[in-house]
Amino acid sequence: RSAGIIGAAFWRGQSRSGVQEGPYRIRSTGLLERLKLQGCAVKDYGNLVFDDVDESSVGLLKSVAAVGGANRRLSEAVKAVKMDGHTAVMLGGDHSLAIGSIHGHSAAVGELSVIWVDAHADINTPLTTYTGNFHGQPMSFLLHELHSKVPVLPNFSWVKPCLSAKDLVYIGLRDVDPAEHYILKMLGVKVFSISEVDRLGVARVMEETCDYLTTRGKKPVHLSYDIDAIDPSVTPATGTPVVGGLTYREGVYITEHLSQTGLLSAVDLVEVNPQLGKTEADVQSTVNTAVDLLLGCFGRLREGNHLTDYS
Ligand SMILES: N/C(=N\O)NCCC[NH3+]
Ligand SMILES: [Mn+2]
Ligand SMILES: [Mn+2]
Ligand SMILES: [Mn+2]
Repeated sequence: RSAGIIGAAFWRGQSRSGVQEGPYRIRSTGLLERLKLQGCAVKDYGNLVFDDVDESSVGLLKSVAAVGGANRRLSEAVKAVKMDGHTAVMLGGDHSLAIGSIHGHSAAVGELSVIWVDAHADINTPLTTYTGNFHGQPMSFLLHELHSKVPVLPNFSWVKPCLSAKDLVYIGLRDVDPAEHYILKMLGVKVFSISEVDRLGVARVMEETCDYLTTRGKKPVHLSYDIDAIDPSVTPATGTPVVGGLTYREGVYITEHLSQTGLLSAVDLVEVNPQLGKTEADVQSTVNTAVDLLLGCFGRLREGNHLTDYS
């Protein structure tokens, strides 16, 4: 295994500053060192920084040009990581960054599957959003089936839809807008809400997710992990916490399961906002969980690990 790490210090897909510190905090907690310790080759591509941005809005839509421009840069960066042969790791930053991450991944590998682990569906269109925040809209820019529902926007003309609804699975949904729910039903998107996690258990959810996505042939998997999928008692330092989330154990199980499929080709870890923890312990619990989720993506097992050769 080899990981190519990209930080994306971007917060303008939503309105709470601080999430741009996510990459720095995840790095300083030792992610790269711990990946190496578990036998993963690591290449660090640094952090993308977005300072001089155009904050102007288009109607309700906030910082449109900034979001489009940031994601264009991220798309190029993720494509380069994939062309170098690594599993891409994108450290957010807010979830609008999935536009660039998934777009760049697809530019490198072509057709792919997406597993979106999140309390939210993030599938509003620019016309159904009622907040104007782009971190609630990324999926609408990526899906072929929604292309006609997305208006022309400044700095977004580079985005080409690259995902089919049948190649998308959601896990952990528990805060879905009516318009999003309508879209999910209309497109027949596979959803394992928190109710299904309760009903089936996380092991069965992962079996069904992998069966569903590999029925028509195995494609590279893009795991887009919003830290707010996990229960806020574990990961409180995030912008839109929703009670009744995944346990730490369920969250890590998801990554352990996907790691052993050998199909994991890119991972996003987004919405960690160190400024939103009430205490330093809150921040540390959030960041430590983010790191453990990423280590699980690269082979860490709770039973323990040992390297094949103690050379
Ligand atoms: N964390 C969020 N998405 O994952 N917030 C935006 C969606 C709220 N409806
Ligand atoms: Mn999200
Ligand atoms: Mn979310
Ligand atoms: Mn077009």
